[in-house]
Amino acid sequence: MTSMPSLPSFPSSVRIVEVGPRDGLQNEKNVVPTAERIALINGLRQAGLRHIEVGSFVSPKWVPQMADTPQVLAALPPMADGRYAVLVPNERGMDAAEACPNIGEIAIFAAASESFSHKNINCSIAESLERFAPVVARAQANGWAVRGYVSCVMGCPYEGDVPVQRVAEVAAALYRMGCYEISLGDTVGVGTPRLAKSMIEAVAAEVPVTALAAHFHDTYGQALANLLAVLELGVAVIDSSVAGLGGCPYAAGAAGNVATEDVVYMLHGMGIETGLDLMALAVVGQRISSVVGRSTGSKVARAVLARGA
Ligand SMILES: CC(C)(COP(=O)([O-])OP(=O)([O-])OC[C@H]1O[C@@H](n2cnc3c(N)ncnc32)[C@H](O)[C@@H]1OP(=O)([O-])[O-])[C@@H](O)C(=O)NCCC(=O)NCCSC(=O)C[C@@](C)(O)CC(=O)[O-]
Repeated sequence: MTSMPSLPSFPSSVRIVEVGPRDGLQNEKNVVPTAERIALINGLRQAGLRHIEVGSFVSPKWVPQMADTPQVLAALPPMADGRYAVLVPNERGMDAAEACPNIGEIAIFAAASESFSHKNINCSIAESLERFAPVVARAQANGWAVRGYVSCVMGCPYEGDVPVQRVAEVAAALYRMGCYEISLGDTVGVGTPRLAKSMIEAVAAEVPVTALAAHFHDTYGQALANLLAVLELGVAVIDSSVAGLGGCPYAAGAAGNVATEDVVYMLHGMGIETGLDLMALAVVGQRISSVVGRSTGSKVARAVLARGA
């Protein structure tokens, strides 16, 4: 008699980290007006999001789209039951962040590929880790949570394949440095489910799986499949962008993050809680898509808006 394979188990709830206002808008050709970025964040909050990446303190010469992050933070209502997060690459960025209100979390961002590290932050992986150490110490002194990103976890736009062991090493270094959570970025969206699983297994040997987040871009349409694969391994934090906004300025051709609406539809359909209002998200996504001059990148949003329910 053949036995049936056991059914995978999934988390009962997932925390969504909304990265559209940062990861999404940093890649728009035209700088989105500050008032629209603020309206986007407020709309996301009203749709239930409690963990929103709102901007970055990087060089305005490199990423002009994020230059108004101080004005955005100053205009946001405090979020007592959640937090706004910003990217901070170095102490110069930390100086600017410390002058702003409303920050609950910073994210430092490294890569598993040397070439990408140079293109993105103009230094080697080892140098980036040295630069992050004082940034983490200052954030902790401020009482801010610190999240760590690893880019290129399933492939690099300049080097191609990236060994999963390399991803695990960089993730472990960020975790040891004091990051409470490591977000694993498939920056160019090239991964497929088996690779996603082996990448998570390699990282989980160094960092508890409960401290891992999946940050998958959808360039090749694989993001939902990859998310399903890593949910099976116990990953319960997903980064996504409303309307699938975004890309990476240093990864040509990279599409946006997986759309928040698509993730929420899949999770709710599987009985996994998110605390988010799908229709409200779709409306927010439609508005920001019209601001950036294109239609939403979320198939789910298109469907629910067409159905009007
Ligand atoms: C990292 C730096 C700043 C190094 O930039 P650099 O040019 O190497 O820095 P530097 O120390 O040589 O300084 C040069 C000039 O930049 C200024 N500067 C130096 N630092 C800052 C700062 N923080 N804010 C504002 N200005 C800064 C500094 O003051 C100086 O000004 P000058 O004297 O020439 O007038 C630069 O390379 C940069 O801004 N890169 C952009 C990084 C970025 O935002 N990338 C996109 C986000 S990462 C991502 O999207 C991936 C992720 C996280 O989503 C995960 C995934 O999907 O994989």
